[in-house]
Formats: sequence, C-alpha cells, structure tokens
Amino acid sequence: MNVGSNEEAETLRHLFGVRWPLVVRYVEWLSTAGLERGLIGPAEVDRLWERHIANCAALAPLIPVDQRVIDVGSGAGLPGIVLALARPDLEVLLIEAMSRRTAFLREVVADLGLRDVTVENSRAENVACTAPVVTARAVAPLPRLVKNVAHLLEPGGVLLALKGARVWQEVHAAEHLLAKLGYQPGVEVLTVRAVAGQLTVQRDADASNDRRWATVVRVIKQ
Ligand SMILES: C[S@@+](CC[C@H](N)C(=O)[O-])C[C@H]1O[C@@H](n2cnc3c(N)ncnc32)[C@H](O)[C@@H]1O
Repeated sequence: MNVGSNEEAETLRHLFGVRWPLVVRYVEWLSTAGLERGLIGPAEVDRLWERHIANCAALAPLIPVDQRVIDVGSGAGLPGIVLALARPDLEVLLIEAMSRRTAFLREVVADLGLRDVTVENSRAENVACTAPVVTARAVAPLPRLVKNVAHLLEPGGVLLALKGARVWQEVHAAEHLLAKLGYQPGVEVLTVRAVAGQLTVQRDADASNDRRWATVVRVIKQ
C-alpha cells in the first residue's frame, strides 16, 4: 500500500479515524473488482492512495456538518464514497449515468455498510432532487458542469469541483455563464494539502507544480 509521504499518510489516518479499515477495504475493491470491470485503469492501481483517495479526501474540510451531498458522475465512487467514509455525518447521493458503474457502487456501498449513501443510475440533468452541496471530479469541463448541475443546488448551495492543472482556463471559460445559470458571480479556486497532520485550505495558491495538492473550484448558487 503506497499512501504517499508520511505526512500525507498520517493526515489520512487522522481524517478517516475508526473508518480507516473501511477505506483500506474500498481501495481493495477498486484494485480488484474495479480494475477487472474497467472502472479503474491498470496504471491507477499503484497510485490509488496518492492520486485518488487523498485527492478526494481534500473535499472533506470544505463541507459543513450534517449536509446532504450529491456527487455527480461518481464513477467508481470518487469522491462520493471517500467523502462518506471521511465524514459519517453527511448524507450522500451518488449519481452515475452508466448502469455498469452504479452496479459496482451499490455492491461497494452494501459491503462497506454505508447506510447514508444512496446510488442513482441517471444523468445529472434528469435528476429532480436538490442539495446544499454538489461535488464532481473529472465529469465535465467547468462550463458544462455548472450548466448540468445548476438545478441540483439549493439557493445558497455550493458546487465543489476537483480540478487539475488547467483549472484557470476552465474558470475563465465558465465565469460569464454564472449569472445566467443562477450562480453568484465569481469562482473561488482553493488548494488543499496535508500540513502537520491536518488538511489545510488555501485560496488561489498555484497548485500546478505539485500533484499532491488538490485543486477545488467553489461556485455558489444564488
Ligand atoms: C471520467 S469519469 C470520473 C469518475 C469519478 N468521478 C472519478 O473521479 O474517478 C466520469 C464519470 O461521470 C459520468 N458522467 C458523465 N456525465 C454525467 C452526467 N451528466 N450525469 C451523470 N454521470 C455522468 C460517467 O459515466 C463517468 O462514470
């Protein structure tokens, strides 16, 4: 198991607490059935902790307590299942368009005993419910994402999208759409990393040269 630097490993253990064995089990699911069924590429198996679990865990400090969260395009459960494991106070709905993937998600949720996680096989555009928090990773470029999830957010609700090195290009392409789609003007770009055993959030730091830094775009609904 390659959890990353000592600091990152310590931070993850602290974050997941007593649920650590469940996270290890989830990683086993990803690297066995997830790989066999094509939800995880072979190249990802050795970097599940660093590139996927740690990256998704970075959303945990950005969500207030006892919230309902809709994770759009969950795929193999990233970030939705990681969030549910890190934050048992959250109620999480995983929306995934591909039935093969939702079958996997349902098996994992049942096996891990995640009673506050629900799985829905649908496209986000066709889902009618709303939540104060919507998350997404690697689902669509920001302009398409803000369009496809606007109806899922309650007034004042927050879209948290994990993004990569091209984040600023996506932000510039999306900014002019926000008012028309009912969002507050302006996009925040946040970076999250492990410092002294805690996940710390910074605004507008340059994350492009350090893959360990998770980059999160935050957009707020009016
Ligand atoms: C590249 S995968 C990323 C999966 C996961 N979020 C991750 O970071 O590993 C994108 C996933 O989003 C799903 N997806 C894309 N557009 C969607 C939509 N409009 N509604 C629901 N799911 C969608 C796809 O079926 C796919 O499983």
